[in-house]
Amino acid sequence: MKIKVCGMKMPGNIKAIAGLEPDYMGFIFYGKSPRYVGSLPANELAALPASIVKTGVFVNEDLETVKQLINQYQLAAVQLHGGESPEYCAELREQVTVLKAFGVDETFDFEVLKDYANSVDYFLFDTKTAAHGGSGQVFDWQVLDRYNLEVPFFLSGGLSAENLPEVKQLKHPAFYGVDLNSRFEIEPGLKDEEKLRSAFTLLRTN
Ligand SMILES: O=C(O)c1ccccc1N[C@@H]1O[C@H](COP(=O)(O)O)[C@@H](O)[C@H]1O
Repeated sequence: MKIKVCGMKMPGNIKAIAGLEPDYMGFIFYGKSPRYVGSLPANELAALPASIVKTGVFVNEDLETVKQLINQYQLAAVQLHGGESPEYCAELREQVTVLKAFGVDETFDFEVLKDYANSVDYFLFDTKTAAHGGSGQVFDWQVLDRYNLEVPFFLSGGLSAENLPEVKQLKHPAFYGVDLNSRFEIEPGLKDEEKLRSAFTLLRTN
């Protein structure tokens, strides 16, 4: 199972968490988030091992701004948490890996994903809330039984040390990875290295 750690913004913490060898690391370029990268120097990302997929998280951002930030921070992937269209995703996919996030609740219509199937690399299923992400809230994972496309997905939304053992038991042919965020923090944007180390051990042990 792939592991993504999201919402990194502090140089020393970025280096420490990179030492755990996550598969993906997320940086939030959404000004309203408490995890917004702000003026993080691009060389902090350049110093990361090539094995870590540097992922920019955006919410309804202007396409040209996203492209400029991809170049500035040498991002290898984008994670889109707004109402971005399939065409918008397809255009970015010419340049980087695309994760399209959807807020899910028990009424979520998985049919809407069909229009995106050829325009994204991964879906990311987060909990539907009034905000765009980072809520720390879990949705009922049973609804994933209704997902039957082949596009692999990340699970996110309130994943924590407490519920990861249950996550590990989830069986779905398209389940690709987990996204660990607010439930592994000391404060917004500062990840708890020891908590994450334990989570990595749990997820990477058969
Ligand atoms: O973390 C944020 O502040 C954030 C803001 C805007 C869009 C996405 C954001 N983070 C993503 O939200 C999900 C769920 O996070 P959590 O585990 O519930 O805290 C996750 O995919 C983050 O990458």
